[in-house]
Amino acid sequence: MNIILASASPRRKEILENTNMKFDTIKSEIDEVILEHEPPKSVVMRLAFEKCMDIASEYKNDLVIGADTIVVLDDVILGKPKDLDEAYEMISKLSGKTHQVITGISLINLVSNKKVLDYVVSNVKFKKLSQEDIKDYIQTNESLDKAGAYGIQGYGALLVEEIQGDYFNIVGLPISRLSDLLKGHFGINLFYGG
Ligand SMILES: Cc1cn([C@H]2C[C@H](O)[C@@H](COP(=O)(O)OP(=O)(O)OP(=O)(O)O)O2)c(=O)[nH]c1=O
Repeated sequence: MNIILASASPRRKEILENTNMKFDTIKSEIDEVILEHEPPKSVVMRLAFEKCMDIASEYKNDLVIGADTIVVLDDVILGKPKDLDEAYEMISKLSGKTHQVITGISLINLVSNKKVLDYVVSNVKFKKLSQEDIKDYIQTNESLDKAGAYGIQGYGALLVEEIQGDYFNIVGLPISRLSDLLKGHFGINLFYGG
């Protein structure tokens, strides 16, 4: 069974490449729409599932992995900022507070009709940031393709006071949970490259 990561995210690819598993990457073209009043956990699992199904419906024999990451501050979902002004606004809101980073994961193999959905939550506390700190961060240009307008794997690390939970979940792929799901549902052991 071939394995496909249904993602255009270079971070997700890199995290999975750190294991021995052989896989291909194919980008899903779904529209990532967030419905009004939809609970955050439902959002990430639904979007991960939609990305996964988009690819699985063409590659029915393969095992497809999809993921979706959002940032949640006081029950409000922050996706990717549309421009640098919105990025500035998002980082200002996150300053001095704790937010959740939630990643949904979906695993689908249509031939065996197996569909697995799960999510992982990490807590991230930001330092109290000055306007200058936020400006300095925005000019690094790493905000735009990231939920919550920051990347903890880059300069975003300098904004963080404390994290609770899986670091890799924040970067976009909770590899430890994914390993459990692959083993439990598909008999794939990442220690041995599948
Ligand atoms: C909070 C945070 C998010 N992110 C990224 C992870 C995700 O790539 C992105 C959230 O967008 P997603 O829509 O989850 O993923 P994507 O559009 O990058 O890739 P694809 O849908 O093709 O799989 O934010 C970081 O890289 N670092 C961080 O610290």
